Amino acid sequence: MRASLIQIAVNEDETVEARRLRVASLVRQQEGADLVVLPELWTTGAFAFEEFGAEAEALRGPTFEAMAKAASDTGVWLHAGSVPERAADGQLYNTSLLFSPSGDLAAAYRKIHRFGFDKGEAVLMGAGHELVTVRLPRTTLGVATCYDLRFPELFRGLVDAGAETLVVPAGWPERRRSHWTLLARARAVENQAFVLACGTAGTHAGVPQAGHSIVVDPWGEVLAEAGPDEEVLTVEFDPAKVAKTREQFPALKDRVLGLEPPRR
Ligand SMILES: NC(=O)CCC(=O)C(=O)O
Repeated sequence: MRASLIQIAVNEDETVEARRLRVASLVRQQEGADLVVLPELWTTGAFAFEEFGAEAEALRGPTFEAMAKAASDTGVWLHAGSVPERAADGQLYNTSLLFSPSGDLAAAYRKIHRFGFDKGEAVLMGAGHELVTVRLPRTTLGVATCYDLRFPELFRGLVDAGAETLVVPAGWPERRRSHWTLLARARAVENQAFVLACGTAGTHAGVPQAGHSIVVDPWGEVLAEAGPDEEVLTVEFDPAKVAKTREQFPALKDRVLGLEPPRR
């Protein structure tokens, strides 16, 4: 299976509209890939909090339309990263869109863990509550977004729901790059799953982005890692390796659930 992760540079010298056109063209260049992955909030930038309200879109807004068409023109499964979604009641969400090769919406995922503690995304966006998996012909995707990567229980939930390939679009800052690669490998090893983690490059709202999109196999080996700048990271992987790893080293079967808390 071939996946292309498009590590988009999100800089302030490009308008959202221009970036949308450019990204649609980059997706169209990935013909032959089975799956194309884009990063989190690539229209605005994940740290451009002040832009979220002005650039928010209805679910089926301009980014949805452009990406659905790019997926069907190219005949690929497309995880189109996330957009700032404005729901019918006015609430904002950080919502990922996944399209089938015919351009139909296969799934939408509202980010569960919002970043920023008492500011930024954490106060501007609503939280999603539902885990999302998507069945592709050769693997089942489990999706999460950026800060979600820090919460292993979310990924266990995805694995319990059948996920074999964990896809994580992000807008991860350079300052915590070591956490990004470490956590991507940790989620792969503990869940015996592929991790496809696609970040942004560039600098927006004064926050330099880490780049370093990464693909990790179920044994924790790094199959490919991008540099700091915009790039398309293409990788071939064998989805059957998940079942083989889980069979040969069946640690997931040794989970002990419902542990009692300490008695003090
Ligand atoms: N956009 C994000 O979720 C940023 C997450 C982050 O910077 C971190 O977890 O560190």
